[in-house]
Amino acid sequence: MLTVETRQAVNPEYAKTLDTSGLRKHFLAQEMFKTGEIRLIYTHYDRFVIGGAVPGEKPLALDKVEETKTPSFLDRREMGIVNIGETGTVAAGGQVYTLNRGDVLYLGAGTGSVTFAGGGRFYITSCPAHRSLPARLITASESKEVKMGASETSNKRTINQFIHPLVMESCQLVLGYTTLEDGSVWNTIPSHIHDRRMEAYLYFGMDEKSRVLHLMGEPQETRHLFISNEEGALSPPWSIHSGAGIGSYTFIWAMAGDNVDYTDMDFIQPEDLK
Ligand SMILES: O=C(O)C(=O)C[C@H](O)C(=O)CO
Ligand SMILES: [Zn+2]
Repeated sequence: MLTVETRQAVNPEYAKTLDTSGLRKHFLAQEMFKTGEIRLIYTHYDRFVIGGAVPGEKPLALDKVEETKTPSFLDRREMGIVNIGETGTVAAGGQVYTLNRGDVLYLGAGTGSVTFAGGGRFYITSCPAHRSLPARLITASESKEVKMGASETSNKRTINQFIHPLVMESCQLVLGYTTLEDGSVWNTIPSHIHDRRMEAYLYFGMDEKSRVLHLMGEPQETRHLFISNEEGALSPPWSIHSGAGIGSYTFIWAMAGDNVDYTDMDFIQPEDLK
């Protein structure tokens, strides 16, 4: 079963006026992972799609998606898949890829139908692509590891970059995940924006009762979302995206837009946030 929800782009002037339920309706991504289903959210931020595929007993095929009006979803798109569950397989372009927890699969434009199977909980990200690039399975040891932050500022963390120019070529997609060190709570502090690219977060690896306090909004008009395990946050190009966890967590960040330069960020120091 495939379901697709569309999210229109929200401008910052309107976002300022939203109450808690309005903010959650537009920017929080919930219930993406349901056994036996593929659930996608089609956003109008750079036409970025996020979602989940949880095959369980039966394989799940992703092919035609009405929203793109193309014969197959990946005809003019690329895709990044992260397995956040047990070992599973993804069959695409005549190959079968085995993904362990934390592995990432890149699929280029023109791949055709994609079939998910096994014990995986597959997080899907996709954006338009202007040319076809080869598929690549990237394990954690093949990712580029970057250490950031410090215990004194409670933001010591490891950033694993997978779909990233230093690891492999993509058209627009940039993707990886960030893990907080024990005792550190803050991700993406100092905060930043990048008007050239949108971004989406998926928080996972959290206890059921734990929450991340996710910060969003323009730097001088911040808002927050309380986020549970396996929920996501959509970050428009004008929004910061930072968070503090009540318990431990990892989050997948994925972006699309004008460039694939991970370091293209306009930083905002904590004293300048409002
Ligand atoms: O912890 C961090 O810092 C991040 O993971 C930052 C994200 O990767 C990001 O916002 C990239 O633009
Ligand atoms: Zn960012």
